[in-house]
Amino acid sequence: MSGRPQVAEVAKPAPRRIALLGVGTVGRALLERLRALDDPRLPLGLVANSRRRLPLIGASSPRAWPDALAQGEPHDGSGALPGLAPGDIVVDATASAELAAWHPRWLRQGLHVVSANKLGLGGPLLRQHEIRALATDGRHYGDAATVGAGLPLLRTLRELRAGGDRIGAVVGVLSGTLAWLFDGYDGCEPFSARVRAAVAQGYAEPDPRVDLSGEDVCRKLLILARTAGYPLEQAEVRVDSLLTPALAAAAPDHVDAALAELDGPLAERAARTARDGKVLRYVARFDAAGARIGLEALPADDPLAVGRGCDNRVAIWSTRYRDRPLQIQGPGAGAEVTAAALLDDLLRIVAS
Ligand SMILES: NC(=O)C1=CN([C@@H]2O[C@H](COP(=O)(O)OP(=O)(O)OC[C@H]3O[C@@H](n4cnc5c(N)ncnc54)[C@H](O)[C@@H]3O)[C@@H](O)[C@H]2O)C=CC1
Ligand SMILES: N[C@@H](CC=O)C(=O)O
Repeated sequence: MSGRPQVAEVAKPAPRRIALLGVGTVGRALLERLRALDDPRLPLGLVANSRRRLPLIGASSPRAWPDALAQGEPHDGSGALPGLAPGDIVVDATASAELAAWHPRWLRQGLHVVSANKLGLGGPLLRQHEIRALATDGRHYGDAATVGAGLPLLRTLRELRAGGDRIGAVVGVLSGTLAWLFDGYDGCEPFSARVRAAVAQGYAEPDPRVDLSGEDVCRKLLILARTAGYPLEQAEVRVDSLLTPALAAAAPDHVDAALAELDGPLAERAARTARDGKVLRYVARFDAAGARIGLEALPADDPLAVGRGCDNRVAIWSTRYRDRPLQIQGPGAGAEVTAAALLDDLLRIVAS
């Protein structure tokens, strides 16, 4: 036999398509990053908000998407996403409880999931177990954006445990919004004005009461604790909310006006704390004895008090970090860092 050896044609796998749910602060920033990167391995297949969806066949640079989405197909905001096939990737950039319940369903359908929505892993413990059990055999669940907006916290806990460490305790400032609100706060400026500014910066949750009540921190603490080997339920976490009962009960369109209720009590507390030479920080803690979250007065040079702006700062005690903790600090909220964390997860999936 002569001539060139026959080489079997290997069919190229179709590129995975991305379905982006939620085009608010984080979703828009992700679209910008995808456009800037222009990576052919990351074509958009669908963009949706709670009312409209826009199928995008093979588009990685959907410049006209905001207008096009407004004219898109009606969408019921559910996780039923026509046109996706196993291997495609759903990005949840919403805070929707309904969509979080779809995370295990998407994995069962053979889809990969990348989430900024903390209610997937930080919701009911059963759902977290389901997601972890399903995210195997080549199905991925990207969670880097859920805690610390991409700071290497979950990754570090996993690596410590994979190396045989037991996590003894974790203590941290886990809310970018609350870190930003209390950084330099001396009670002179109305706290409510600071909350409005944090919303405008894109740090706060769609309803800032989710930050002020400690609920957002609680979701992050649950994700961290479960990753660290502490299978906690929300009811096991003691959370001291900053909300007054009237603010907690306010109808959504009265929240802005009701924020002023926080001004007096927090100004008084900040002034008292400053007189003692301390600063206020909203701190989350867990160890084998339990988990709690709340506002604490810390010495100004306490390691948890030194972060600036929206910085998160987390100390981890483990078998190897027994005497002095491992500490991780950096911006813990904001469109850019969060979108970058989602993109990191997407790149990990397409590289796998
Ligand atoms: N803003 C930040 O710094 C960070 C946010 N996150 C998380 O990212 C998620 C999004 O946050 P943001 O962009 O700040 O909120 P956002 O309110 O600006 O955007 C959320 C978007 O989701 C849309 N949406 C709601 N329900 C939907 C549904 N069922 N289907 C499709 N779209 C739906 C809303 O219309 C809105 O446009 C939240 O879960 C948040 O906790 C995580 C880390 C940092
Ligand atoms: N609202 C959250 C956003 C990031 O998770 C925060 O302020 O930390």
